[in-house]
Amino acid sequence: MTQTIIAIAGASASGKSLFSQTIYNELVNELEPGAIAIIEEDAYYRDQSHLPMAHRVKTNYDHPDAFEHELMVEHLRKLRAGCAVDVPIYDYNEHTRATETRRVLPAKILIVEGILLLSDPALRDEFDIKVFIDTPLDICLMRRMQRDIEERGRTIQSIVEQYKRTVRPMFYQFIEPSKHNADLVVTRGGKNRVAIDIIKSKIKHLLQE
Ligand SMILES: Nc1ncnc2c1ncn2[C@@H]1O[C@H](COP(=O)(O)OP(=O)(O)O)[C@@H](O)[C@H]1O
Ligand SMILES: Nc1ccn([C@@H]2O[C@H](COP(=O)(O)O)[C@@H](O)[C@H]2O)c(=O)n1
Repeated sequence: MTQTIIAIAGASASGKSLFSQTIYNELVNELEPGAIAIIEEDAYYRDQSHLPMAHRVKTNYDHPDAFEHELMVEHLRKLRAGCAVDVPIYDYNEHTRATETRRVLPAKILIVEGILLLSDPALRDEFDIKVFIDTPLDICLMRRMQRDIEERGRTIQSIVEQYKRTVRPMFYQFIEPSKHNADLVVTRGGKNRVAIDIIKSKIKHLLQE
């Protein structure tokens, strides 16, 4: 059953995925099989398959209401109780969930990463260790532009419009204030070697207890 849930929060393109994935990749072969798993908050964006594309592109994806956090809490509790869960798979190009899901087994250490993990009190209560990746917003924007064009099928115009309309204002309303709920604040994003090693050591220590 899952014993420790580590939340990695921070702005979009701050380096949450890189940080989480680096820890996971560097530990997965060292630990006993199935000891560590990752779940993304983005997987819990609400299904919008019933809406036309013209509606989907207008959704505010940086507001807490865009996520089905209730389902995420339910899944985290099931994992703690030792049950497997079927996590949705999100399609950023289609702005909705794919029809397939991903089965996640109850690993002892679960890393979860996402923009609004520390802003929702119900979700926050589920985490044992809370980390906030604190990368300057202009750097996040540059990285997001590159990533969204290469990986999420976006144009420069759509990225700039969305950034002004929702990404930046929601960051100041919800994400930035949630930093104060973190146990650890990590500067410089996904390549902060010292921070990665500290979390890795903590995980190894927890698994030896
Ligand atoms: N410290 C860093 N230096 C250079 N590039 C980085 C750094 N951290 C993240 N990136 C890159 O920036 C992009 C966004 O990072 P990602 O980890 O996906 O952000 P998030 O999960 O917070 O949205 C990715 O292409 C990633 O490889
Ligand atoms: N259909 C969607 C859904 C989400 N987004 C953006 O994704 C960001 C969160 O994901 P990160 O990997 O960047 O943390 C969030 O800022 C949403 O604006 C989107 O553009 N389209």
